Amino acid sequence: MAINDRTLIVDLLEETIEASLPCMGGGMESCSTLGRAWQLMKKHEFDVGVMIMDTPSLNQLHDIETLINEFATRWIALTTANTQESSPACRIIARLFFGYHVLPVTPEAIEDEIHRIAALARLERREDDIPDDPVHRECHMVGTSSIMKRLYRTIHKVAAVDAPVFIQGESGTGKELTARAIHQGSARAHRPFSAVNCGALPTNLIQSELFGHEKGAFTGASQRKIGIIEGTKGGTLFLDEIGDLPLELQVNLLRFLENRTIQRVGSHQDIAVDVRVLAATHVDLEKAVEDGKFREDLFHRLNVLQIRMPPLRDRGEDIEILARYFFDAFSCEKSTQVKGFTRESLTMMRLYDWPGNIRELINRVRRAMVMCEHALIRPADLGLERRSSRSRYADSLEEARDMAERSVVMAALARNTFNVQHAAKELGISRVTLYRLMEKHGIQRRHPEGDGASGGADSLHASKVIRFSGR
Ligand SMILES: Nc1ncnc2c1ncn2[C@@H]1O[C@H](COP(=O)(O)OP(=O)(O)OP(=O)(O)O)[C@@H](O)[C@H]1O
Repeated sequence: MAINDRTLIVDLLEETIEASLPCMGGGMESCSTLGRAWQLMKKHEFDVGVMIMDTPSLNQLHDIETLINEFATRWIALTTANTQESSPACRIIARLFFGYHVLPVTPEAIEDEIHRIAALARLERREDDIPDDPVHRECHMVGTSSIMKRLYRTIHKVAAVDAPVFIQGESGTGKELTARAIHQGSARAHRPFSAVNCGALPTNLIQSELFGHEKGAFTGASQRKIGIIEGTKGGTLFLDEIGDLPLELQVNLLRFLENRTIQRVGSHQDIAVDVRVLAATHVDLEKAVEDGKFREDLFHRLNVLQIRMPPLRDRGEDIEILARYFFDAFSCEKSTQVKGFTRESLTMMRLYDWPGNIRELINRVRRAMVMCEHALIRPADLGLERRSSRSRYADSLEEARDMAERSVVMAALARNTFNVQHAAKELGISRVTLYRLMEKHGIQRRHPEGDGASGGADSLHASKVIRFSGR
């Protein structure tokens, strides 16, 4: 029997484990550290995780708990007899895992357990299944990667309730689009949606912009003004860059969130306003709280539900879909002789880090369509000819070596359309060494169905054999 379910094996045991699983399908990945597990889970959605452990330290248990809580994957624990001696480990296993076995255990028993739990996960997914459409209709968002499907499901869930949502993510990742999608999917959809960039409003104006003012409240207030919050009555208010809100205004916002009333500047009359607040930031707000720049009570008020926006570099599978989507969108605006992207351009886009995320992708595609003098857009038109590797500086010699190694491996894989055998030959190393380097640097093989550039007998997934203990 083969394991085709989307399964992640995290083997925290240092010894090699014997008695291999007979066969593993394409949905299987493995790693030996929690850090690597975190990276893989950010990129792929796994139905089932198998955690192989002995006696994890308290720190490791904390990391295991965080990992399990962060993702929807259901976990099975494979432990040694020693694990039973550790009360904290037993507590975590009992509370968070869906299955538990003490090694030795037969491969068949594990396969059965994986299939049983994966079937339950599939059943649950059916309830809120997301179609494979490149543009998710309700959200007007583009992307079919598992990370985006997870985002759509989260949007769906938080849209159904009325609590504040805190959206965190780098600039240009789609925080405002997500806020709009939550509003559109909510019972407030037919009411107003207002977006305010707290960092863009001048400090002296922001109070009256948000809360409004009475006639004569200050010099120049020649008539009453209804503020943005009041004007959004019944709808959704999106406060972008909430970290830039001055401390004195944070008090007013907190009062509004607690009492659901506002006071216009120049008035002491409480006005009841029903508005749902969504907030976003690209800075670490917990750090701002620690530094005394953001009120802790307001942070907790806003942070009831959280959405973390994935950076574009973690959504490699979506880059080509997004690039083609924006290409089509701009082609409709104006006739163009350009017909699409060269294969090299698509590869370079995939290797690039995208510090400006989707906004940067939009700008590069748009500029390339104007500047391109050929039928197909080349890397130079996108300004990506020499920018494939990570563009930041190394802090140490070791890091510099690491970056150089990663870049050489990436370039060889790109030149060989991610064919590991050919890339390894070109680099003069064995395939096993190349796989090890890819794992070290978190380089994913492309999915065979994604672009037709890889797959076949040389698949990373198929080539791995995990062994379970017979001790
Ligand atoms: N998944 C997506 N599909 C299509 N377009 C997207 C997607 N995500 C973002 N965009 C587009 O990218 C641009 C930037 O998105 P948005 O303004 O929502 O990002 P942001 O995270 O709020 O940025 P900032 O932090 O700079 O305010 C917008 O033009 C938006 O329409």
